[in-house]
Amino acid sequence: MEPERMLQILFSLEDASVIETVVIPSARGRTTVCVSSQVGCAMNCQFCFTGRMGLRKHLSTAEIVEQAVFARKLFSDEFGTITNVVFMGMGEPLHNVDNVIKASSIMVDEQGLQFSPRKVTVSTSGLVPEIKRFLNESNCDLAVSLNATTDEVRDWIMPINRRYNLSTLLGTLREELRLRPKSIVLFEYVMLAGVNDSVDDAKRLTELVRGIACKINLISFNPHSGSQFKPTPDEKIIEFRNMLIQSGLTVMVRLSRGDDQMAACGQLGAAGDYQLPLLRVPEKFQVAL
Ligand SMILES: C[S@@+](CC[C@H](N)C(=O)[O-])C[C@H]1O[C@@H](n2cnc3c(N)ncnc32)[C@H](O)[C@@H]1O
Ligand code: SF4
Repeated sequence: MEPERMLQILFSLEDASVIETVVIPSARGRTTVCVSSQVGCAMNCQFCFTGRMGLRKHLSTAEIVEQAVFARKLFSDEFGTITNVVFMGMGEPLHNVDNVIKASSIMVDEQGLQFSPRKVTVSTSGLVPEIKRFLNESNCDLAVSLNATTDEVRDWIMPINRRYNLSTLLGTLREELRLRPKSIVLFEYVMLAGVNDSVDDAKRLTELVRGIACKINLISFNPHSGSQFKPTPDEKIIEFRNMLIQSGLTVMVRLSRGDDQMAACGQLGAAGDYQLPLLRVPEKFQVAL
């Protein structure tokens, strides 16, 4: 029997902070555990609930690995084995790069959790020096959250772009992957209505990733109280996907799951007393009241 919805595990750490791990069953016999790498996150992406919290702390290697170990113990009997690990829970994994590289190598080690390196994916918002380090030191897969096709929009919705802009990020990936012909990067692209989902965005996205061995994952935006964005309607996501496919890209679509229980991507965490600021909306996206 397969559960119909994702399962959320809350871990209480020694200092009483709480992290969240999500187990995501799928119809094709794949069960993915989504692990956290930090309590909160410093990156302040404007669409992400965890980003509203600010960074509370980095998780240790053991605290990261334990999430996968526990999920395996808890769910294997009932729902079949955990097949995949994604570092897509709370936090920016490459901001905690030492512990994340160690944790991912334990996950794929023969003496460790014995996952295939192709089944362990570390997702980043785009910390360029750490991306280079990860690609050099880890044999696990890399995902990059792109989420915009112009620096104007990415500077706003993902402030890390002010340090490493689209050209630097994509130029680095193009160079690094050229040295590793077997590697493929997964680009995640959260569809935000009226912000990054136009026909021009689809055309620009095709150009931006040209020459990079990649797959694109279009993600339906999970709304939450800390955000001013709206999800792109499903029909429009499909049109966007079709445009990308027509230009020769490999595209997957992840429609929303678990958003009603605040357990989906970008909905993890608790805002607390202190929150990072919302940033200035670029002029062309400002709506007159
Ligand atoms: C929560 S992040 C964690 C990993 C890493 N910090 C990153 O940004 O790639 C995992 C994915 O969730 C996406 N995400 C964040 N907030 C979201 C939301 N409200 N709805 C859907 N996806 C969201 C991000 O763009 C990213 O691709
Ligand atoms: S999307 Fe990733 S990097 Fe951005 S705030 Fe959320 S967890 Fe941090």
